[in-house]
Amino acid sequence: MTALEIDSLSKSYGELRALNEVSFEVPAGQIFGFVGSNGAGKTTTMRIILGVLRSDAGEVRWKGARVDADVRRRIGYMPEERGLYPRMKVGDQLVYLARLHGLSKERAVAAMEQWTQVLGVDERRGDEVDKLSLGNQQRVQLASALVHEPDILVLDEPFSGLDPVAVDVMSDVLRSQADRGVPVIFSSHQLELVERLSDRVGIVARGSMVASGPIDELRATDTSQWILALASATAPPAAPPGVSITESAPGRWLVEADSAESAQAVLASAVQQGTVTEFSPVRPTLTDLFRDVVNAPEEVA
Ligand SMILES: Nc1ncnc2c1ncn2[C@@H]1O[C@H](COP(=O)(O)OP(=O)(O)OP(=O)(O)O)[C@@H](O)[C@H]1O
Repeated sequence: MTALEIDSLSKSYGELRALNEVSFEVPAGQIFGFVGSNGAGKTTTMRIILGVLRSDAGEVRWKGARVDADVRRRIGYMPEERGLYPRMKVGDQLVYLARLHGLSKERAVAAMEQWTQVLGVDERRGDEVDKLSLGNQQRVQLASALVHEPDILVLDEPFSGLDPVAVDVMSDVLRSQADRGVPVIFSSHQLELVERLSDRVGIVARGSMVASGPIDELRATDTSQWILALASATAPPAAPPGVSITESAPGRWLVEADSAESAQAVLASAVQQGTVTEFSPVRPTLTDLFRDVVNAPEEVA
């Protein structure tokens, strides 16, 4: 299978069980958004994938085989504690890192030029990293994860502290990497961004994966609420038994129904009355799902 598979990872730090049989998979070409409260276990999981930390149990597989040192050299990693040499020039540093991963001098220079340009830091190639603003250091950090043409991308909070333009640039880069077949994992606390960008999402709470899968599937719960909008903002249809209809904005009503059939009956009456411009189920956002699972009482073992 062409996927990065995280299979039943467990890890304790002394008495603290930081990960408890965490499993998920990221198919090649997809973006996986990894979310969870502070201390939930995201960084620990990512460090185990990269091999800078050993798990107590479980394994990580790429294309069906256990990830070894060769595969790990092909991972592009953006650590949470940023890892650039502060006194080295941006361009020299990126070429050096690309060469460490085995690129020839020419390819390393070409990759450095390409990524500094794409990420908007080409004019800073001759500057030492610690002379850059934090956002620009972050762009260079992403460039350092990309210069060696990785097969897998693992990015720990790549969006934190970025301005909206940089968020767009970084989002485009992640999407284009996925489009060339790379599985991309990133963690973030910006849930709207995660919802927008990810193909799949995993929510980790207290070291356990509490929900994971394609974002549309996670949001597709049985709903009891629908939005009804009419072209001419007249009165909505009368509510049949078991249904309440309340105006949420001019021309828009929230329909709460005890069954899908009674909601459909409201729609049928609305169509007879005028032009319906929208009738859609109200789905929970990722933020709603996150609050539900993170606030859920801890399971008793
Ligand atoms: N080296 C360590 N020694 C002891 N405990 C650790 C160590 N690293 C992490 N922990 C603990 O393991 C748990 C998981 O931490 P981790 O950094 O993986 O969480 P996270 O989800 O990345 O959090 P955040 O969103 O705050 O970055 C936390 O309780 C943390 O305090």
